[in-house]
Amino acid sequence: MSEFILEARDVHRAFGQTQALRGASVAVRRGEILSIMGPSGSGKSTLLHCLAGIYTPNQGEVWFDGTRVDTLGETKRTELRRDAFGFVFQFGQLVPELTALDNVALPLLLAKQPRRQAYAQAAPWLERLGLEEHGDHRSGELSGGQAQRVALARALVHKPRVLFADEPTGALDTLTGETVMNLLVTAAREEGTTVVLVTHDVRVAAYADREVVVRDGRAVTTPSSAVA
Ligand SMILES: Nc1ncnc2c1ncn2[C@@H]1O[C@H](COP(=O)(O)OP(=O)(O)OP(=O)(O)O)[C@@H](O)[C@H]1O
Repeated sequence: MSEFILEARDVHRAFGQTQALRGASVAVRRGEILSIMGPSGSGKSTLLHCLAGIYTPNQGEVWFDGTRVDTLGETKRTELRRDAFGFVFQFGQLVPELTALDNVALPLLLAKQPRRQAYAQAAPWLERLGLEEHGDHRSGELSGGQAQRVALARALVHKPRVLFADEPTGALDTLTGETVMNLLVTAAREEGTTVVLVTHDVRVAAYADREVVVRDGRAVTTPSSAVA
């Protein structure tokens, strides 16, 4: 079994005339928390989306746990994302009409789990993230930090192998952001979840085990943490 759970190999991706990635390679170890840093527009989010099988590269390869992802059909990639990956984005992207608990249970319901079982699995996550009093609040009524904690619970409820987080604290004040990052890191460590975290905030990146910097569409691993 490879030491790496996820790899991008020489990935290129363009949007029209814009070359977002120009040969980015990155290898993520099992169970590690990896931050992807770099200037605005350097290609961080595009790299995350390619690793997660959301975008397909124009050139290069993406591998997840021995499976080549970029050549899978849309249906298989959708299944992979649903079953093996969790996502947290800058703005929680919760369904505002649903309660916090409904939002957390949603991935399980979409995966056709029986209702009772889905809710029984979702409820402890609210407790774990300090949201037990907010379970029946509509997500549109929550504060930014509370909503982001619900988004985190929703991303982790189906026990994903990899959690992808794109600027998960970008819309939060520093203190709230720290709370969310502490919860994210604690839960990921407890669950053994690998985390790929895009951020331009060094305080957020400091939660990671290792850092990759993206510049002009290429990924550079810092020498101190070079991938063997
Ligand atoms: N869906 C898209 N359509 C068109 N251009 C895109 C798209 N996504 C990204 N780009 C372009 O690709 C380049 C890389 O964007 P990307 O979002 O990956 O950078 P980033 O490093 O995550 O930036 P930021 O830190 O500002 O979020 C940018 O020039 C951006 O405008």
